[in-house]
Amino acid sequence: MTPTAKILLLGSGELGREFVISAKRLGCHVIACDSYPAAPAMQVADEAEVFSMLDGDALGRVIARHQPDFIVPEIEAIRTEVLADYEAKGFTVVPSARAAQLTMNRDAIRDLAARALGLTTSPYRYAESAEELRTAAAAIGVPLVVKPVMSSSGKGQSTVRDLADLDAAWDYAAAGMRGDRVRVIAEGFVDFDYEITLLTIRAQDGVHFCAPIGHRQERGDYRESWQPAAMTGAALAAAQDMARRVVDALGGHGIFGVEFFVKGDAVIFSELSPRPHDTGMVTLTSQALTQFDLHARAILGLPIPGMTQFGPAASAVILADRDAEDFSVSGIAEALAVPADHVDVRIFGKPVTRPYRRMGVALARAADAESARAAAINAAGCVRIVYGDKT
Ligand SMILES: Nc1ncnc2c1ncn2[C@@H]1O[C@H](COP(=O)(O)OP(=O)(O)OP(=O)(O)O)[C@@H](O)[C@H]1O
Ligand SMILES: NCC(=O)N[C@@H]1O[C@H](COP(=O)([O-])[O-])[C@@H](O)[C@H]1O
Ligand SMILES: [Mg+2]
Repeated sequence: MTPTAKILLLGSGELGREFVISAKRLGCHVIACDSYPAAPAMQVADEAEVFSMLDGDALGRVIARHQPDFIVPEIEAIRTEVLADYEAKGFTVVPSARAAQLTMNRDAIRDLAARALGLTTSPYRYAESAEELRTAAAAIGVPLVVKPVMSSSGKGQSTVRDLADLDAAWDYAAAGMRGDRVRVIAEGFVDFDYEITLLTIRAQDGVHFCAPIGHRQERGDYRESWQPAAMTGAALAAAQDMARRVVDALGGHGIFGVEFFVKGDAVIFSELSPRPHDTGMVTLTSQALTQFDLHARAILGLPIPGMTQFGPAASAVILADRDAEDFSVSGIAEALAVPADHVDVRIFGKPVTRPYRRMGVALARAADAESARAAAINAAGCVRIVYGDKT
């Protein structure tokens, strides 16, 4: 069969795995790439390529060899200049090479949102040394959130409550940085009531929104998410307006996870992913079309019908706690027996564990968001990573 489209997926984690399943259901051929073999998405894709996507030569060779219809980034750490080169040669980068470039660098997307578009953000400064960080902290005050400009999932991120801890925050950020830019953003701590991800789809027929997703983070990484998040009409309208402006500025077709902090009716833009979002894994149970289905449809130029949301739903992560290659997963039966309207799990199949590595997610639907959250957490707690002797 001639495939609907040939997709080169750059990054093969849990989000890529679900995207591959959605794309393959629509007849696509997917080549899954990552820096290590047997990554989650590779296990379900047609072909796999193992190389560092920060290696521009290797990335260019893979694109040239496969001649994909769509290049779909799944992670941020990619040599994005190469994506821009190939876009200029006529290849389609999802949603656009510019979006990949801007969102890979927190400073670039923050400058676009705060300066070019005038969106409300936390106060912020950039620093390229411990000394510059002290100057930034003096200007903003504490508490202060320090993050490498190139990082994700909370890597290198810390909250400074006492100026005496600034040097430690610099060292932690420097150690957690990826890419080649030694630079941090120092953000004023936002004392928010709650935070949300607004999944925003930019498709050929315009911009669509999923119901807002509430989430809770620890160590800068998500632990549980639920949909719909309870919000006032005014706050939701403000978030949708900001999300529309930022995705229109980035261009292209696909799903974006736009993150906001909310305090009362005040909505503060945080950042966004031009791709499915980890907190959006709740859509695996909450919506008729998951965020992965919607990404695939938007990319392929297919219709995006009215979004059907099934009602209160939640996700809770299953984390490892140490480095191991020899491990198994138990407790799935107990997890699936947790009482709720619907309970499910996704085990990602990552070949090795690391402290705090996300290995799976539990999903639940219930009568209200609190019950769905409780059921998802209960189910996630039933799933255990059992470490073998060799670890
Ligand atoms: N200025 C801030 N004030 C208060 N909390 C913050 C601030 N910045 C970040 N956080 C908290 O840390 C979390 C992670 O921050 P952020 O989204 O910027 O990091 P990330 O590494 O890009 O994470 P991910 O890749 O998972 O989206 C936020 O969701 C929020 O809970
Ligand atoms: N917040 C971004 C995010 O959740 N990204 C997801 O995590 C994977 C990396 O996981 P790993 O670090 O366990 O390999 C990525 O490939 C993506 O699926
Ligand atoms: Mg984030």
